[in-house]
Amino acid sequence: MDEDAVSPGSRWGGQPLNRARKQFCTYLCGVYQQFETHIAKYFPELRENPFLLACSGGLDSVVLSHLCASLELRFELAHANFQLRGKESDLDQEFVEDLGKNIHRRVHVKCFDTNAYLTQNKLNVQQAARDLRYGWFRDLLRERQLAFTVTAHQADDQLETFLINLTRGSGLRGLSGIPDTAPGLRRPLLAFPRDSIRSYATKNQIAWREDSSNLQDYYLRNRLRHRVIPALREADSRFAENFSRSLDFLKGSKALVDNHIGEVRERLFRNEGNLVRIALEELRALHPRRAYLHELFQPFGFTDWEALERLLHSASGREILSPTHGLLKDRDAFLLRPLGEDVHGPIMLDHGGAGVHEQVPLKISVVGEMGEPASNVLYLDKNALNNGLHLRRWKKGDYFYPLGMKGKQKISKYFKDHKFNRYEKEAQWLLCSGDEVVWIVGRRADDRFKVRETTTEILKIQWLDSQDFS
Ligand SMILES: Nc1ncnc2c1ncn2[C@@H]1O[C@H](COP(=O)(O)OP(=O)(O)OP(=O)(O)O)[C@@H](O)[C@H]1O
Repeated sequence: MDEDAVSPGSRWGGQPLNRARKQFCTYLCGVYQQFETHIAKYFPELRENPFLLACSGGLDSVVLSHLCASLELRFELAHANFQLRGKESDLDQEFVEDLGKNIHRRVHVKCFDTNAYLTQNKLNVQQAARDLRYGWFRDLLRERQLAFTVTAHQADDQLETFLINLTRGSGLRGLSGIPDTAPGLRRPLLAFPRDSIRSYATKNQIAWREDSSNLQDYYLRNRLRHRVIPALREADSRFAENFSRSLDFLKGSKALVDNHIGEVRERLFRNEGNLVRIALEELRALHPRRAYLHELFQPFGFTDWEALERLLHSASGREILSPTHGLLKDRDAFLLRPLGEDVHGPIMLDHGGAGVHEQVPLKISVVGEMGEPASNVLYLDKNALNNGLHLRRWKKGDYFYPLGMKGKQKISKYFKDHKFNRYEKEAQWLLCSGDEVVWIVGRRADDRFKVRETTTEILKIQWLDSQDFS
């Protein structure tokens, strides 16, 4: 009997899986046996937890689905229909739905308007499809209470990805391979070459969907797969083995770099609310500088190293953007912040003494007397409020009556006097009542609402995350 062959139809042909499995076990060996050992040794968590298997309908993910089903692992299938290849895309979806029925697994399907998404976000097709499917997988993990997403990347994907990155220009990160484990993600097929997966499928009469675009040399991946990799294999019969050894070395080096960079980041990056402050003096002292900048800022989506180096020496107030983050040059520091997460308010607050607010770390309570002063706490005269309380960000024209001073002051003047940079101004919460500013949160109170001798009810407002004002 052929190593990987099982009697056709016997495993999935309508009989109960456990009987099919017994029959199958008589033919154990080859890819199946290696996979079983591999899971037991490196991915025991896939035996212990239900997971989501990302299935495109292609060879690798179909074989992975069969292998996991025959090991009786608990999983559900997810298929993303990107609607990029007309009828072909719909046939892929139908194929995965049928596969689910055959192996008795639930199938989740979602159709995406990929073209609209990529235009909106200025992405290429691959990036857009990746974003969309991984976002959806994360939602599914939460909804279905599944522990991991499992994808069917295999050994040849490693080599192709390495060569793509080499061709396009890349550092250690892009050249040290696809990790088989990441938070919420497992790639248990990564050690298996495509040939062995294909021959397993053929011998077991497992059908899969061939993506017609895989045959065209329009994509770099396909050109490398069809022309470059065969030439490398021909140049040295031990190429595959040697490449795998190189990858191990590179992975080791990357782990070393990651450890070191983790320590540097710990030392240089200081969290301030949703901002990170990075002292320029320490950043400038790092050598080789570009390598450090690359390692420190690449995880935040920055790729233009020349612009980053220029920013080190540019005027305060200059900013560069990555797809996910902004980096602002302040006088003696870089400020890093995520894009697009900012809430501008107004956030209405219940000032009847309602406890901790849902959206912001703010606690409001009615108290008998004032406590120790602290920057994150405000005591105010409840009856001085003419309206309810809300939080909002600063806008041009705002003014307040600084506590202890006569007369009003523009908040922009307060910012200027206290050397606020643009990120700090934009992140500053104001506690307001109607049109009146009650508190520049964590900074300065307004005189009109202070507790006086005549005050009968004191409201205590506490910003719980005192680190925000450190
Ligand atoms: N449309 C999709 N729906 C669900 N998962 C997908 C989809 N496309 C890709 N994946 C997952 O991502 C992995 C890697 O993607 P890649 O584009 O290399 O796959 P593929 O060549 O289309 O299919 P396969 O890897 O199954 O042969 C797949 O093995 C699969 O686990």
